[in-house]
Amino acid sequence: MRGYLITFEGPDGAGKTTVINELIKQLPKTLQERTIVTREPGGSKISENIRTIILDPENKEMDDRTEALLYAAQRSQHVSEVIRPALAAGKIVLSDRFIDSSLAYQGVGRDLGVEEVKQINDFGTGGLEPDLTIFLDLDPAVGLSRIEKERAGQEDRLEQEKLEFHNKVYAGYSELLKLYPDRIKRVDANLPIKDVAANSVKIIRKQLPDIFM
Ligand SMILES: Nc1ncnc2c1ncn2[C@@H]1O[C@H](COP(=O)(O)OP(=O)(O)OP(=O)(O)O)[C@@H](O)[C@H]1O
Ligand SMILES: Cc1cn([C@H]2C[C@H](O)[C@@H](COP(=O)(O)O)O2)c(=O)[nH]c1=O
Repeated sequence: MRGYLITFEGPDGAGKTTVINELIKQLPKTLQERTIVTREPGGSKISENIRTIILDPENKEMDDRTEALLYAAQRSQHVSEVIRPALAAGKIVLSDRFIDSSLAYQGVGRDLGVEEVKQINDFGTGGLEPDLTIFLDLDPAVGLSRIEKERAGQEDRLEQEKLEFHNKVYAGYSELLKLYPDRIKRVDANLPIKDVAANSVKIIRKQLPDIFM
């Protein structure tokens, strides 16, 4: 039985974490048992340590290239320690963010270039690509207001960036949707959580029918 990597992407506050938790409840029991949930930045001890450094609001002087390399480094460790072994064991890996976050946030948001950022990530991951990516589509201003409502004053370094940066990231995701139309599928994240999750399950069924056999 082969494993599958399904990633969830979108602006900050689009609902990735909430939707993954809801979506699992909507999967058949046998699939729930085969599924693991992980996240980026993070997913392993070393990667979570790198996450703390990247997101610390005190680290204001972090250079954009350092930021891109730290995201690539945490991903390299996450892939080798968690994702590849799970895929080899036939698991369905649901990752809350993966490489497309780097392409959108660092490649476009930080102006480092999508191809350049892809190259450093491919070095780190051995070129591992998701089987499917669900893009939770939401106006970045709405996502940021959801976060503010949830934990005002506790935003991380990236969430503290200006709306202009988040709008650039959104434009980056729009580019990626055009670049990878077969892999990245859009879901309206304005809908109630149950519907966002149900629509995501529908896409998984359509794109990866073998999982449900
Ligand atoms: N469809 C939705 N409608 C209304 N509120 C939502 C919806 N989805 C998530 N939320 C709320 O928005 C907030 C952010 O949700 P969540 O943490 O799941 O987003 P995220 O995309 O994982 O955020 P981040 O990018 O910071 O990791 C939470 O308070 C959550 O309850
Ligand atoms: C993986 C990854 C993430 N980011 C950004 C996106 C968010 O603002 C933060 C943390 O993510 P979370 O969803 O709030 O847990 O990091 C990024 O810029 N580049 C990446 O590769």
